[in-house]
This record gives sequence, structure tokens and C-alpha cells, in this order.
Amino acid sequence: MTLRIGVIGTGAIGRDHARRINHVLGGAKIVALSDVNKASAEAVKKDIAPDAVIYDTGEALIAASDVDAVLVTSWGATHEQYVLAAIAAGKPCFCEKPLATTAEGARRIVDAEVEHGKRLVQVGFMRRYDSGYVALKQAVDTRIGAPIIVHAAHRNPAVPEQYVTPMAIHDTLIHEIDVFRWLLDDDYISARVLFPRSAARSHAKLKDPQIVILETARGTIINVEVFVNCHYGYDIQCEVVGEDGIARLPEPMAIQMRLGAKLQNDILTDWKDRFIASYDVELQDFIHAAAKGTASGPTSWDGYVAAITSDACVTAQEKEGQAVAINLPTRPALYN
Ligand SMILES: NC(=O)C1=CN([C@@H]2O[C@H](COP(=O)(O)OP(=O)(O)OC[C@H]3O[C@@H](n4cnc5c(N)ncnc54)[C@H](O)[C@@H]3O)[C@@H](O)[C@H]2O)C=CC1
Ligand SMILES: O=C1[C@@H](O)[C@H](O)[C@@H](O)[C@H](O)[C@H]1O
Repeated sequence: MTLRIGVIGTGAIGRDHARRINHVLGGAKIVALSDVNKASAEAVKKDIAPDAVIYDTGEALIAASDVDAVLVTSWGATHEQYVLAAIAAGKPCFCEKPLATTAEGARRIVDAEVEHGKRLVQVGFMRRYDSGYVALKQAVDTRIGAPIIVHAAHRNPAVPEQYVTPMAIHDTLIHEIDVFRWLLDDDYISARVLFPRSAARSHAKLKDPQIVILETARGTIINVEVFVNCHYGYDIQCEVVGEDGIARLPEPMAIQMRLGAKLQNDILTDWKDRFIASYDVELQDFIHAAAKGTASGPTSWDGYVAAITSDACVTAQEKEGQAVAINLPTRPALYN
């Protein structure tokens, strides 16, 4: 069976996911596209999915009888409405992060999916599918003893002027928020944020870099440097200190050179390249589960917890240095 997929939001990542579904992965085909900017959907049809039908609205695409499953890759603020519509239609749905821009919105999705009685939603936290993180998790689970500290960094070369201080949490740190819950199999109980002096390349409405400190229920302390105008490259670092040893996220494969009296290798500059393989693996996982009428991988619950934690981190930005408590509601049995 070929899974017939519709894509809502055909900008940077929607186009890229459409490309991988039609040209890289197996078992699925893009049959429908929708974007408020129709020219963008038309360009994806022309370049990638010539057989796809273009719908005026995301809701019309979800309702189409020949669409089996949906990808929601529009702007974050529009995700909730489309994911709720997909659940109401009983169609598997892959939603890019964030699941919703408020914790209340994410909760509405959890409640709708629980009411439906079966998983339909996968959230686009692709790091769980990255081979480096998978190897790191294996080392954390079996080699280095119980985790005590995590040192991490999320660095982007540059962000535009519209990127303001809370976006470092909602748009950027949200990947660490999700991946460390998974890596440590633990939940957060508090967040703190510290701001060193802002770097010279920062913008008027952005305090950059910042350090986010998360504490887990088992007492692990995670410190993450978020530095989104670091200039030198796109760099994701993670080191877990355990009772018996230390495990470090591998660097992406790069050719080592002896050149100009230096031992060197290039550092990536674009997030699309850093996680290119994990996007492939997460979407193949979506296709397999959706073909069976369900979903696997990161859940709506994970998206909801990420939203609650993000909100706590933004409050912690406003109360610099103070710990902000994170209280999670009871997890519904659907997500155990
Ligand atoms: N997992 C990851 O590593 C990444 C995830 N993302 C997430 O993917 C989402 C999209 O990001 P980008 O592709 O970078 O943005 P983008 O701005 O390039 O594309 C978004 C597209 O959605 C369309 N759109 C906006 N509102 C819409 C609506 N109501 N209905 C239909 N289409 C609508 C826009 O016209 C645009 O073409 C965001 O939520 C972002 O956080 C983005 C980059 C990386
Ligand atoms: O999701 C992403 C972007 O939106 C975000 O801006 C980057 O910092 C992340 O690394 C990337 O994965």
C-alpha cells in the first residue's frame, strides 16, 4: 500500500519533507498540498509533487477522501487547529515542533487524542532519531552509570532581527527540552535562566547567549548554553556525566585535514545538514505507523510537556536566576 500524504505549509521544512517523501523514502507519496501562500504550494507541486492537488485550506486537505495522512509544517501558531482537525478526521498526523504555541493548546490535542482512544500524532522532535543521540542514549542507559550532570550547547551562526529572547526557548531550546527527557528517561521539576553579558552580534530585542538550567525529578542538573548568533557555525554539543564515566555526543562526520600547517575539519553551518539523516528516519517511522492507521515516536504528551517546560523557561527568563517550578499533570495511560 502507498500511503497518500497531504502537506500543510510548504515553506522551508514542508518542502524538504515533501522532497524526502517523494524522492528518498519508501511507502508514501505526496498527493495534496496547501499553503496560505499558494505560490509556495505551486512551486512544490512543480518541483517535487507534480500529481498533487492544491487545496485552498488545510481543513479541505484533511477532509479529502484520498488523503490518508497529514504533515503539518506551517507556522507554529497554526499547528493546533490542523492537528485537531486531523484527529477529528481519524487521520495520522506528523506535526513539526511546536505541537502548539501554548501549553493549553497542546493539552487540547492530548485530550482529543485520548478521546479518540488511539495514537494518531507524531511530533517532529527528530533528534530522538539521530544516530549520535541513539548511541549516546545507549551509553547513558548501559555504560556510564546513573547520570548526574548534562553539559550542553545549542549554537546557531545567526538569527534574524525578528528573533527575540523568548524564541531562544520556544524555537531553539525546545529540541533539548524534548531530547533530554528522552535521553535521561526523567522529567523536569524546575528551570532557571542566567544571562551573561550579551555578545556584540546580538540584536536589540535578544539577550544572547543565555544559560538554561533544568533540574530533573531524579536530581540531574542540565545546563544548556543557547547562543544563536555565535557566528562560527551550527554546533550541537552534549556531554553526560554519570556515576562511572562520561559520554559525549559524537561530532558529525567530517573529513579531517592537514592543511596550511593546521590539523582541522569543517564545522556545519546549517541545521538542515546537521540532522538530515534523522529527518529521513523520523518520517520513515511516521510512514510505517501511519500505514497501520496509528503513530509512533514523540507523542502529543511529549509535545505538551515540552510546551509546559518552555513556558516555565520563559518565566525563568523574566525572573533571571530564580528557579521556576515545573509541575506536570498525570500522564494519560495512552502515553505509558
Ligand atoms: N524540526 C526542525 O528541526 C525544524 C522545525 N521547524 C518548524 O517547522 C515549522 C515551519 O517552519 P519553516 O518551514 O522554517 O517556516 P517557513 O516560514 O519557511 O514555512 C512555513 C509555511 O507555512 C505557511 N503557512 C503559514 N500559515 C499557514 C496556514 N494557516 N495554513 C497553511 N500554510 C500556512 C507559510 O506560508 C509558509 O510557506 C515551524 O513550526 C518550525 O518551528 C522549522 C525548522 C526546523
Ligand atoms: O528547529 C530548528 C529551528 O527552528 C531552530 O531555529 C534551530 O535552532 C534548530 O536547531 C532547528 O532544528
